[in-house]
Amino acid sequence: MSSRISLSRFLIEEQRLHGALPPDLRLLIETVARACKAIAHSVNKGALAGVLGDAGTGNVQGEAQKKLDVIANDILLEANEWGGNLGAMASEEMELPHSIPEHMPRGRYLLMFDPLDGSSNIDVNISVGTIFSVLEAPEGNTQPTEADFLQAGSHQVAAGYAVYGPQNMLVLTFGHGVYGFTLDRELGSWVLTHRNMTVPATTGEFAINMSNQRHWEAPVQRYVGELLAGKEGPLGKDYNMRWVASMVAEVHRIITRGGIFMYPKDARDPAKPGKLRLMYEGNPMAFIIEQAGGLATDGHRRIMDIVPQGLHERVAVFLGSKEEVARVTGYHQG
Ligand SMILES: O=P(O)(O)OC[C@H]1O[C@](O)(COP(=O)(O)O)[C@@H](O)[C@@H]1O
Ligand SMILES: [Mg+2]
Ligand SMILES: [Mg+2]
Repeated sequence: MSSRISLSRFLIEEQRLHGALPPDLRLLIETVARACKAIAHSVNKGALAGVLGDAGTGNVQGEAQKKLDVIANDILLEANEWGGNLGAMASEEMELPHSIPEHMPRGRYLLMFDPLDGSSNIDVNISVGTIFSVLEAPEGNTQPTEADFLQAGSHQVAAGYAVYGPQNMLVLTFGHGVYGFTLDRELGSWVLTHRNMTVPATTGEFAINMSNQRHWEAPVQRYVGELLAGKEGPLGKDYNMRWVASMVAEVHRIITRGGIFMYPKDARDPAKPGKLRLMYEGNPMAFIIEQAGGLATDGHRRIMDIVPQGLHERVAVFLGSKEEVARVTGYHQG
């Protein structure tokens, strides 16, 4: 038992090893991790707690909210409001940033989250998760505005996701590798179980929603066509396909055994550059995947180099094993 490393101990050791993890960031991560534990508890209870089904409301993106989208959002807001390390939070479920009220302690960080990712899967008992990203407000401003959030992903000081599945796991990066923690449900603590998680450079597995094939652009048609051609095609090997429709579950699979995940821009709504949101889906996952040795692009650029124009901006996503992401990105260059 004593050789077990809890999240708290890991964070203190990180702080000592890499001065880059300041105490207020450590406390912020502990607060987010506590919130994820509470969300895991609600997700795991399911019908027993009456949390399945639709909330009967919509979010800023025009998507129907599940009860658990709202519950997870509230848990994250409430936990972090009192944490004392934040200036503001932004969420998939809220149009505008949520500032920390004046009477509460404030800090210099900005927290963005997708409180429940893959929420269409919740009622059918398939893995869902929480994704988060942490930025520092410019000049440590503790009364930040929406404009202060609009920083490229390369400025992230931390990112992570929790996946609520057969095991509840928390995966984190601060820019010094990727670490995975498993929730010990009896003890109620996150325990370090995966050190230096890495994405293999090559893969035989891809993930894309094939039902959108007729809407894809030519480079994606070409690439997926080659994957499907298998051994007889130009890539000379067979590929397997997976599509969970929970980005957290796909990224977790990729970080565990490799693969490429794609949610490209398509012709369904030409005004949108993709389905996934840059600030609380694309950027944190790109940071994690890069730290694990993989690549993440929008087909043209490194995702983390994109300077956002809006809080809920969308982005095309190609991420995972280096060789495959480089190949499909190359096909976009002509
Ligand atoms: O249903 P589709 O079009 O395949 O989209 C699935 C994608 O949408 C998402 O569910 C979007 O996330 P939310 O559930 O947070 O809106 C991703 O997790 C997933 O990769
Ligand atoms: Mg999501
Ligand atoms: Mg969501």
